[in-house]
Formats: sequence, structure tokens, C-alpha cells
Amino acid sequence: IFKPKSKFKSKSDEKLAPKSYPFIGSYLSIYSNRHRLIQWTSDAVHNSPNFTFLLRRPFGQSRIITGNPTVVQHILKTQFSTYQKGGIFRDTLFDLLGDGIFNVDGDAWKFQRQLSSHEFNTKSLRHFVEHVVDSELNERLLPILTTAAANETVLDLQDILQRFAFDNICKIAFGYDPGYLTPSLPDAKFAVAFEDAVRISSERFRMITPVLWKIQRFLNIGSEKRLKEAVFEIREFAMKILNEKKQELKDKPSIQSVDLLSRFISSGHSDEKFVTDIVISFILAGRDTTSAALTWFFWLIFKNPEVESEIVREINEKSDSPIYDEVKEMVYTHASLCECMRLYPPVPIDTKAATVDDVFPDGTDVKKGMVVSYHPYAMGRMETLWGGDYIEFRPERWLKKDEREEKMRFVPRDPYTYPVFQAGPRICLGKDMAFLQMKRVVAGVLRQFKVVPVVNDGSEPVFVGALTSKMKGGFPVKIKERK
Ligand code: HEM
Repeated sequence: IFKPKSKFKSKSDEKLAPKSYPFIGSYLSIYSNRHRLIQWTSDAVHNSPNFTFLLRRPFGQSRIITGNPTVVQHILKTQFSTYQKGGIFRDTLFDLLGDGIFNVDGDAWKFQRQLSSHEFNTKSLRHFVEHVVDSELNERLLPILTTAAANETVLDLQDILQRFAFDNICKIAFGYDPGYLTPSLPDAKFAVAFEDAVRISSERFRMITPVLWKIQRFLNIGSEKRLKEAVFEIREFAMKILNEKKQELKDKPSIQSVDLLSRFISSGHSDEKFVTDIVISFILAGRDTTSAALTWFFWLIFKNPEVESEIVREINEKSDSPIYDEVKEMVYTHASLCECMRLYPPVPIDTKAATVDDVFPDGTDVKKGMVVSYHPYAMGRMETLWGGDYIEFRPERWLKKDEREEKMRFVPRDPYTYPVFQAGPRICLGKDMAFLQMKRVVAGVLRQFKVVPVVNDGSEPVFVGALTSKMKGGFPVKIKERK
């Protein structure tokens, strides 16, 4: 599928690899690039032989980062049991995620995966898009945009989309509506606690050594103190909902619940710790991913008006179809979202730990315990994989004319070249749900409005990556009614 080749053409190219020194490793380069770590590691991937490089961190820790699809397939599929969450990932996120699906391996993971996969069957997905997404769209998002258009106010669209996604995922996970997109509702405590806990947990990854945050946690000071409080609030809240749900199901056993929590309780899993852990993982998974993708999507279509026109044409053509059929048939919009996430992946880099010594197909030696990352951001910007126009936003690269039916057909790329949703046995469980949600939002918004970014000095927005990516400083926009 992809032939690794040495990219070092000359001695001067080799100088592009991060410099490493005894004891501190590449810390000086890491520190000077701390505000653009995704872009810096992406450059390092591009400039490395076989697109795999070893990043030496202080105190003898090393991390292998790859953008080579053959290696990605090796990590995510062929040697699936060798590369696990384990180690530093589990340790760093344990306070927030506990033993939720994101943070476990082996039988514990398999069990949660099987149990929750029912939530993603066609019936549940149809309900999700027709009821959950649609009510949030029509009752909350579109009225906010209508008011902003009438008053010509500037909105932070990134913030609004995050709130939208948070309400959606809470309804799926808990059957509970936090109303985070409704500014008049004061009960945003749970959402704020969740936001703080995710931010502080992500910051732990950026510390020079985990010992630092562990000391802070032990002394219960600084951001670790807030993390403890935030996690306490989240768990207390989750427990409250759990008990209410248990009572509700006891009082009305015949009730048709579609949320994850009710499903677990109904199938006999009501252990408080187990159920709260898994629900917290789901909220994390669904919270910032679709909003990150949509934020960059609205920026990209503004920059590429011919793409926006084609999307508007497609959604108007489908406006008489039932909602579920409409979103399923939005082929050009689907391609545009894939193209957007190629350039701006919501999870820009993802990490595993090697459980035994191994050798990658490109010859890289891996030692037991090493941290190993694959880099969707770097891979989306590789000429070898996407051609000379890789930097252009061109949804057509995902489409092919179906000669018999005389219409465009979506042609997916193999998931090891495009691991935006991960790949292999642990591929994102919410992928289909995410596309349905994003396409419904795009149709709802663009049918009625034009989103116009407020760009003061003509500069491009900056991509920042943590656990999930963000647009630095938010996404200020004005909303115009489409004539
Ligand atoms: C554009 C949107 C999304 C993207 C790009 C995305 C991407 C990913 C990625 C890269 C992973 C692997 C993370 C890891 O193991 O470290 C993942 C896992 C997962 N995602 Fe998504 N995700 C999206 C939306 C969603 C949504 C909306 C949900 C839930 C409703 C969801 C549920 C999950 C779950 C449960 C896992 C864990 C799967 C497992 O470990 O077996 N995702 N996703």
C-alpha cells in the first residue's frame, strides 16, 4: 500500500531531525516548539527516513512517532495486542477516566466495547439524528444564529459548537440534557467541571516529567487541586443521574430508553464505578471531536466558496427527503468533512505503549515500555500519500463518478493512510454517529445562513493540538441570512 523510502537526500536534510543531548534528550527543541508541538513533530515525521522518528525526552524516556501507513497498520491491527493504552496514557488520564473504555485494554476493553456497540446500530443512529440532534439544532442552535444575524453580533462559533456537542453527547450517554447551549440556564457546573478536568489532564502530558504533576497532586496544590475538585464534581453528578435513572427504570420498567446508561442498567450492569467510568469516557469522546471538525469546516468553506456553493446545492436538492435519508445521501458534504479532517484532524496524534520488544516493518527497533504515537496530522499533509496538491482543500479527491448511475460516489481511503478515527479493532465507535451529527448541522446551518469569519488582519487561524485539537483563541464569526 505504501513503500517506505528514505527521505534523507543529503547531509543538510539530516539536520532537520530534532537535536538530542545526553540527559535532556531533545528537550531544548521541545521547549522552544512547545506552542506548536503538533506542527513541529509533523515536520520531523516528514523529514525522517521512512517517516518514523525517535524523539528523545529528558531522563532517558523515548517516544517513537510515525506517519508511515505500513507502520500504523502494524501498530493498530497486525500487532494490536503488543501496542496498548497502558503506561503513561493510562496513568495520566486515570484520575478522570478511571477504567472507562478509553483507558483500558484486554478483556475489560472488549467487554465495554461489545456492550456499548449496540448504542450504534441503525435504529439508535436514526433516533439520534432525528430527535437528539434535530431538537438541539432547531430549538437551540438555529435560534442563536437567527438572533446573531438580526443583531449583527460576533459569535465564537467554536464555543457554540462545543456546547452543542456537549448537550448531544450527554443525551446519548446519560439521557440527560445539560442545556449547555442555553445561556439562560445556570446549571453549567457539570460542563465547566468537565472542561477543567480535560484541560488539566491534557496539560499533564506537556510536563517535562510526570513526577511534577504527581508531586502537585500529592500536595494537592495548583491545577491538581482543581482537577481533584472537578473530578469529584463530575463523579458526584454522574452518580446522581445514575441513581435517578435506576429509580426511573424501576418505576417504569417498560420505558423505551435509548441512552447508554439505561442500556447498561437494563442489562444488569449497575455497579456505580463501572457505569460512571464508561459514561465519562463517552462524554470525552463525543465532546470536542465533532465541534473541532465543524469549526475548521466552516473556516475552509469560507476560504473555498466554490465548495460552499456545491454543498448548498446538494443540501437544497435533498431538502424534501426525510432527515435520516437526507444525511445519508449528502455525499459531497461527506467528502468535504473527510477532506477537512485530513488537514485538521480532531485527534491530531494518538499514543500507545509497547508491551514487548518489537521491530516495525520499516526496521525501527521498539523496546518494551516505549511510547509509540501515530500522527494523523502529519499523514494528512504528506505529498507521498495525497499528491502534489495535498495542501489544497479539494473534496473531489474523495469522489468518483459512478458511470452506471451517473452520480458521484464516495471513495474512502484505507484507514491506515487516514487514521483520523484510528483503525483496526479499536476504531472509533462513534464514527457513523459523528458524520450524521456533523452533516445534519451543516445542512441546518447552511440552508439558512452564511458563516462569515471575522478576520481582522487577514491572518490564518492557528491549529493547536492537545487531547483534541482547537482553533487558537476561538472562531469569531458573523452570521448572515442566506438570500
Ligand atoms: C469527528 C469526530 C470524531 C473523531 C475524529 C474521533 C476519533 C477517535 C479516535 C482517534 C479514537 C481513538 C482514541 C484512542 O484510542 O486513543 C476514537 C475512539 C473512540 N471514539 Fe471517537 N471520534 C469522533 C467522534 C466520536 C463520537 C461522537 C463518539 C461517541 C458518541 C465517539 C466514541 C468513541 C469511543 C467510544 C472510542 C473508544 C473506542 C475503543 O477504544 O474501542 N467518537 N475516536
